[in-house]
Amino acid sequence: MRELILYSTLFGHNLELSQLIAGCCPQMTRQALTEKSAASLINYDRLIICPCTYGDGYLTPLEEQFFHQVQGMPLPHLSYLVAGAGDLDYGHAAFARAVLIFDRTLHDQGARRLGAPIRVDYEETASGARQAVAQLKRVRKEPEHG
Ligand SMILES: Cc1cc2nc3c(=O)[nH]c(=O)nc-3n(C[C@H](O)[C@H](O)[C@H](O)COP(=O)(O)O)c2cc1C
Repeated sequence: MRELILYSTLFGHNLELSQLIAGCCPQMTRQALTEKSAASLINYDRLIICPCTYGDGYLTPLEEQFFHQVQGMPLPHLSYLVAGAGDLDYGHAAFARAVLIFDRTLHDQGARRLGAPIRVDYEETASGARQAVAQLKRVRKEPEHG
């Protein structure tokens, strides 16, 4: 199983979130989203993505680039979980919305959700990592099916 954690960050909270998850999942490769083209997702079976949200519920320009690449790719071989830190002060609709955007897009491309998208406040990255790791542990215990 080839497993990848991608993060996108300006202030470091989603970097931290990805590090905390990777700390519990040493078999996973961790990289910045900016270092990867979406085309490389073909080489992985499992993806954890930690995106950041800016500009009132939108993606950063680099996230947008990646997002548009993903939109053109069928990903039926991939399972995924999206977990990201935002800021609750931006209100319910905009809060960590990048998480929902990536979750929906990966699902629309045929990828398999490993769990509900995880959105946490930037002060709660440890809680987000715990939730993500618990979800990964749950799916690892499930029997493989086609
Ligand atoms: C200009 C600007 C716009 C932002 N817009 C949102 C937003 O719409 N929703 C949200 O949840 N957080 C928003 N944030 C907060 C960031 O998502 C939050 O600081 C998060 O920790 C950023 O991730 P990072 O630390 O990995 O860069 C915004 C921050 C800035 C500076």
